[in-house]
Amino acid sequence: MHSDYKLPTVEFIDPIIYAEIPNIHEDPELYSLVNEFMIHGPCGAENINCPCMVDKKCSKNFPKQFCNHSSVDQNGFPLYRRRNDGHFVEKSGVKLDNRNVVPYNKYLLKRYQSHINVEWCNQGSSIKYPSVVRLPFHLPGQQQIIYGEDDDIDDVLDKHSVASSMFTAWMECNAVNADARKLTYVEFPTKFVWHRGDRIWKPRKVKGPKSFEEIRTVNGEEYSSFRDACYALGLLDDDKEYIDAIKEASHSGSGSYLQFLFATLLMCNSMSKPEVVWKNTWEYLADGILYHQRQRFKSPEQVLLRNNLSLKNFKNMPIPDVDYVSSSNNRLITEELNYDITNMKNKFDRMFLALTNEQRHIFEDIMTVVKQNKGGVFFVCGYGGTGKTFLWKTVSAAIRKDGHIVLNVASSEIASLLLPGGRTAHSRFIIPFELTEDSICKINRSSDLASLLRKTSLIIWDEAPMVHKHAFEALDRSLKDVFLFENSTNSDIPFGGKVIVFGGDFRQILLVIPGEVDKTLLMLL
Ligand SMILES: Nc1ncnc2c1ncn2[C@@H]1O[C@H](COP(=O)(O)OP(=O)(O)OP(=O)(O)O)[C@@H](O)[C@H]1O
Repeated sequence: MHSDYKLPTVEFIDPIIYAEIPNIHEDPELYSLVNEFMIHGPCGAENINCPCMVDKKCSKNFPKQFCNHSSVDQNGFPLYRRRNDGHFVEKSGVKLDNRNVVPYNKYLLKRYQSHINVEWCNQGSSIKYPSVVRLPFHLPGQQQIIYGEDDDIDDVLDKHSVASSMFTAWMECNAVNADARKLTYVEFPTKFVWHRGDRIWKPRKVKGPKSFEEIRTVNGEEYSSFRDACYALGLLDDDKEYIDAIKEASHSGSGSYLQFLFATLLMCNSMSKPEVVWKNTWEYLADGILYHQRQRFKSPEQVLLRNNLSLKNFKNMPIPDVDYVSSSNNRLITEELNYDITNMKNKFDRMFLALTNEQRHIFEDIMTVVKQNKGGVFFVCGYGGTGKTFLWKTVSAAIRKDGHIVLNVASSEIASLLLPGGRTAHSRFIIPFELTEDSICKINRSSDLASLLRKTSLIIWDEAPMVHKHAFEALDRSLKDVFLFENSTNSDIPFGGKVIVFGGDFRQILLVIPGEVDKTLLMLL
C-alpha cells in the first residue's frame, strides 16, 4: 500500500474503528445495529455451550479489558478504546458491556447492516491467518504450464515448469529423503518449503510415494487406474446410495423404468463402479425382460413349429417375425420392431379411414410397390399443410402393424421429430457432412445398420428438397453396395432395390447458397 494511504498511528483508529456501545439517544439506529450484530456472547460461565468456547475459555478472548485509549500491544495487535461508561445491552438475560463489543465501523455497519468485524492492520504480525500453500496434483504428463500468447514454443518447452511440477517434485523428494516419505502431500508444506526458482522441495524440515505406480498401489496391490486405487482407499463413494435408490425404485417402478434409471446414472457418470451397482441390482433391472422376449418370440409359434404346425394354419392369428431370433442381438432392428402391434393396428384403422382421396391414392400406390418388394422411388410434393406428414404416419402404421420395418427420416432435426420414430437422414444413414459427387455413407455390409436396411420394407425421407442431391446419391451408391451382396442386379436398381418415398415442398425451400444464381441452384436438385 502506498504510504499516503497508510494510517500509521493509533490516533487514526478512533475516528474509524469503534468498540463501544453507542448512546441509544444519540444514535438509536447505530445502537440497535450494534446490539443486533456486533455483540459477542454471552459466553464463558454464563453460556458454556457458546461455539467460541474451547477448553472452558472463550477462544476469541472475550470479554476484553476496559481501556480509556486505543493503543497497540507489544505483538502489534491493536487494543481499542472500551471505556467503562455504564452502557450495556442485554442478551439472553445477561448484561454485556463495552468489553463484549466486536470492533466495527459506523458507516459500514449502517450501510450493510450485518456483522462486519473491522480491525486496524498496520503490520504483518497483526495478520492472524496462516499462509496457505496450494498443492496441485495431476495425471502423468498433464501438469499445468503457463505461457503467453506470443511465447515461442521452444522457449515454452524449455521452461522448468514443463519438466516438473510441485507434485512430481514431491515424489522426487520422497525418493531420496526418508523423512519426506513420512508425510502425506497435504502435510508436506509443514516440514518442506517449495523453492520456485529451483523447482524443488527443501526441508523445512517427512511418508509418501516415489512414483505414480506407488500412488496406484494400495495395501500391496497395484491397481490399473487411479480411480480403482481411490476406490480401494475408500476415497470414493461406494455407490451404496445408487444400489439403495434402484432397490427402492423397484417397489414402485417397472423393469423398464429401472433400466432407464440405470442408463441415466451411467450417462451422468454418477457411479464410481457401475459394474458393482449392476451386480447388486441386475435382478431388479431384468424384471420384465423375459416378458418382452416372450412377447417378441411369440412362443406359441415356437411350440407349433416343433409340432410341424404354424400360426399361419390358424385364420386371423398374427404371424410372428420369424427372423427375430437371429436378429434379436441387433439393437437397431429390435428398436424398429419395438412397436405395440395392437396400438399400431388401431392407429392405422383410424387414420386410413380419414385419408382424403388424394392421400388414399398415394397410399395405395406406395403400399402396392412395398408388397411387391422389387424397389421403387416416389416423390410426394404438396403445399404446406396438405397432409404429407399425416400420410407418412398412416403408411408407417400400415407397415408396423404387420411387424415390418419402415425407416422414417427427415432432412432436418425438427422435421424428424414430427415423424413416428423419426431420425435425421444424416444420422440414420451415416451420410457424410462434407458431401462431394463421389461421397458414400459409412455403412459396412456386415454391420447392424446393413442388417437393418436389409429388413427394411420402406424408407420415408421427409423434407427431401432441403438437402443437396449429393446426399441422395451417396445413399443410392451405398444401398447398391450393401444389397449387391444379395443379388448382383440390385446394383442396377435405384437405392439397391429398396422402396423409398421422398416428400417435401420446393416452395418451402429458401435459397441456401448466398449469391448463387438460379442456374446453379437448379443443378443441385
Ligand atoms: N386426412 C386427414 N384427416 C385429418 N386430418 C388431416 C388429414 N390430413 C392432414 N390432416 C391434418 O392437417 C394438418 C396438416 O397436415 P400435415 O402436417 O400432415 O401437413 P404437411 O403437408 O406435412 O405440412 P408441412 O409441409 O407444413 O409439414 C395436421 O394437423 C394433420 O393432422
